[in-house]
Parts: sequence; C-alpha cells; structure tokens
Amino acid sequence: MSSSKSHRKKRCKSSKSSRRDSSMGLMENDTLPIVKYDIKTSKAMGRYMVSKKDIRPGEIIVSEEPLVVGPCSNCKVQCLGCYQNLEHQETIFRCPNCMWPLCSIKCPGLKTTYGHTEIECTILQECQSGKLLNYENLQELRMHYQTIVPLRCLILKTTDPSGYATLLDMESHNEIRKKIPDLWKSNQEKVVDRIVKQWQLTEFSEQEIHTICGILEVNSFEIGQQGVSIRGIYPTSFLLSHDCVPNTNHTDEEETFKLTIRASIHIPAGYPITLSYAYTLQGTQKRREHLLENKFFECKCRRCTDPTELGTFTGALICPKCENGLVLCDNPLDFDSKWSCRKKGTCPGYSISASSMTLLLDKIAQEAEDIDGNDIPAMESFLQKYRNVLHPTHYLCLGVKVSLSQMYGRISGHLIHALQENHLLRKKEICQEILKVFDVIEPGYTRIRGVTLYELHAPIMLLLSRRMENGDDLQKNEVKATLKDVIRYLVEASVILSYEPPHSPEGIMGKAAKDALNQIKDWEKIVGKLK
Ligand SMILES: C[S@@+](CC[C@H](N)C(=O)[O-])C[C@H]1O[C@@H](n2cnc3c(N)ncnc32)[C@H](O)[C@@H]1O
Repeated sequence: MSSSKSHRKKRCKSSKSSRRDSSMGLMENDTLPIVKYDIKTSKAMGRYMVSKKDIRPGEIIVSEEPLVVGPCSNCKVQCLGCYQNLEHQETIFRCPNCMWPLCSIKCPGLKTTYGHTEIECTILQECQSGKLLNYENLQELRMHYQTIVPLRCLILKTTDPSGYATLLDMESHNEIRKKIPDLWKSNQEKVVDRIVKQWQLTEFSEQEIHTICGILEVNSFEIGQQGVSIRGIYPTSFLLSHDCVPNTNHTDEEETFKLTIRASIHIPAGYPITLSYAYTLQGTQKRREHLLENKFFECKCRRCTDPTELGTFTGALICPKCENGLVLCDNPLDFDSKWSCRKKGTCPGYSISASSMTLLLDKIAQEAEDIDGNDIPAMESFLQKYRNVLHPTHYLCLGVKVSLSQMYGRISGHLIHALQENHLLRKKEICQEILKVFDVIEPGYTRIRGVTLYELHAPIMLLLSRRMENGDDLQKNEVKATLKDVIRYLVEASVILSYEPPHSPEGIMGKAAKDALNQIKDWEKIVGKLK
C-alpha cells in the first residue's frame, strides 16, 4: 500500500456502503455475486482477509471502483483532472474558476467523479486557494498538492456519506503516528493548517483531518499507468494483509481506476489473502524499515524471519575474509543485529554491525541508482565491480539484472536482431537467473514473471533461428524440445499479461506474446506437430 506497484483490499459487512456492494459484483455465469473471502481479526494484524474457498491462480478476488483518487503526496505538478504531468510552466493551463493547474480547458477529467469535480473546483475557488499557488516556482507549487486527496476525502462527507463512513472505518494508526513528531508536524503544516487556517475550511476538525492523513498513509494504493503519480483508496481492497511473498497481484484500469485483485497462486480455503505493501525486490531490512515507517508494523513473515530470504539470498553478501562464505543477518527481526559469515570452520570469522552494513548498502545503492537506465555497459560494470561483494541475486544486483533483462534487445545499439550471440546468451542467462528468484518471492501469475518469461523467449528463439540459418547440425528432437520450452514461456506470459490494461507496456507485451505463439506454428512445417 501505497502498496507500491511494485506495491495493495473487501469486507463482507453488507450493511455498509453501496460502493462496497459494487466490489462484490463478481458475477459468475450471470448469477449472484460471489464473495470469495471472509474477514477475520487478529491482535497482531487487526482485520484481514481469508479465502472462503480454494482460489485458482488468476481468479478475481475483488474488483472495485475507488472511493477517492488523486495525486500522490510527493507528486510533481500535474493536471487535477487527468493527472498528466505538467512539468513545464508553458504546458500548464489554469482552471478559470479555481486557478489550479489543468492540462487544458478540454481535459477529459474535468467534472468527472475521479477527476476535478465541480464541488472541488467551487471549494478551491471560494477559499481562494488558487491565489496561494506560485506558478513561478513549481517546486513550491507542488507542495500544495498534498492537500488535494485529503480534501477529496472530506468532500465525500457531503457527496457520499456512506463512502465517508467506509473511509473512516479504516485504520489510521493515530496513536502511533502522534508519537512520531516529524510525521505529525509535517501533516499539521502541509495538510491540516492549509485546510483549516489558510483555506478557512473550519467545518472540519483538526483531529478529523489528521485521521484522514493516517488513513491515506496506511490504506492507499499507488495506481495509474506510466508516468502518472496517483493514489486511490478502495472500499474493500484495503483489508488485504501484507506478506513479503504475496499470493495476489493487482491491476488498475486507466480510465475508471477500477482495481482488480487476482490470486497469483493457488490459495487454499482458509488462508490469508495477501499483497505486499513493500517493494518485493528489496532486502529484508529495507522492506521492514519501509513497513515500520509507513505502515506502522513490524513484519514477521516467513521471508523476513529467514536470513537466507527463503533460499533466494536477496540480502546476502560475500565474505571479504574467506572470500566464499556468505554474510547473512544473524537475526533479521532485529534492526540492530550484526551480520556474520556463515562459513563456520573454514572462515576465520567475520562480522559487521547493522549500521556499517546500512552505510555500505546505501553507498552501493546510490551507485546503482546513478546508472543511466539505458547504459548496458555501465550496468555490466556495476555487476562486475561488486561480484566479490554482493551475492549474484542480492537485491542490488537483482535490480540491475531486471533492467538488463529488458534492455538487451530493446535499446539502440542493442536491438534484438542485431545482438551478438554472447549478448543473446547473456540475456537468456539473466532472465533464467532472475526467474528462479521470482519463482520464490513473486510466485505465480505476477507481472514481473510475465515480463521476464516474455523476455526469455526472445534470445532462445533467435539463437535457434540463427543456428538453423547457419546450417548447424540440429536434431529435430532438440529443436522440438527448445520450441516446447518457448511455447511454455509464451503461454504463461500471455496469460499473465492478459490481465494488464491493453495499452500499457505490459498489455502490449502480452499481445506480442500471443503473436509470437502464432508464429511458432510455422515451425511445425519443419519439425512436425509441437503439441
Ligand atoms: C491497510 S491496513 C489493513 C487492514 C487493517 N488490518 C484493518 O483492520 O483495518 C494495514 C494495517 O494492517 C496491519 N497489518 C497488515 N498486514 C500485517 C502484517 N503482516 N503484520 C502485522 N500487521 C499487519 C497493520 O496495522 C497495517 O498498518
């Protein structure tokens, strides 16, 4: 939450809002809606969702429209109607009424439920908030956006009282947040004071606004397609609990912002239905830190408890003393725990404090972040430089490898048909290596697996075609076996990516996977039936 896309939930109290009922509208065979979960409560987690029955991979669990949508709190200046980025002063049009930024007078999001509504425009105009926007300084202007989603939540009180009640029923962690002075003060200054003191909207109490801030922090989903920075709050989906190896994934629709949560693996009846509120391709310390600071709980899931992160070694370093032992955290549930080499006996002994480890990783992370996303040689140099420091599947290597898996074959100078054999083999090797990790931490029908399976098919096909063209001595059975592997990858990729919005890069890739499958049929003329 703010389950990011990397990272986010339905309740069956039918007495609640009509919106909630709409999320139960999963009609099977045009019959009654089927609710696939129960809501349970535990001391540690509060309310959480469990499956009512066995749920198949790919099955929809919740599909629902948002209560509220709007800019993320750290967004750049964007159109209040359609959320398109407005990074340059000359592209900004000012709403003639409220004076807030829009893309144009014809913005498709004007006067729409999840865009710039008439009521919002009137409130912003009447309180003269537009006069406080400094169009000469976009950095300053963007700070005002933090107030938009809280305001939209408060507007629900008048426009949709039952939706507002649903919202207020969500966890705000006020008691914990009050004790974090920086956080409380920041909300006070950037949201509460702006609404109450600057805009003089005195019908809302300070406590109510703080509660809304907390509810948004704890329960909202990062949504939107490429390049937009928006969040949505949903009447039911918020009930999914967190797990660092989630069993669901979610997509949101471009125009309606409808959120659909699907099982990514088989979920047996009675099991918690989970998603990851943290970025799964991070190490345990980073994920736990994020969860504690933003969601206010300490994760104790299976992955967090295991120093090897379920055998993926996504947090492991290579011992600088014995040079082949692995350095793992002694107690991953303790932020202050030291790390030590596990090669007992042959290693003279090595350990490093938690704070030194953080410094080291932050430094390397910064280096990885500074690499231009299109610079394949720089990414390869990074991996080479840290090959004796980081485990090959350490999260910092993994991030770079994910980029490489997609860049080889896609960027100028490295387009797929121009790739030399060594680069095709490298792309294949990277895809296979990262897939092994995703099979554990992002298992099943997940976006990252779909994309990587698609990426993997390309070098294999090209290597095979080139060998055929070269007249290499290939056995029919060998060709058939390779093609069968490729078909497996493409079938799975096309199923997974068919859940993505059709115009998103992943949706387009899903269509390409289907096309590639059709093309493989041509190979049957050469090698005979493949099924
Ligand atoms: C989005 S809310 C989930 C619904 C919430 N449990 C409720 O009753 O409203 C997120 C909050 O649920 C709790 N939570 C979710 N997953 C958890 C987990 N794995 N361990 C502990 N607490 C968890 C935390 O308090 C977290 O801040």
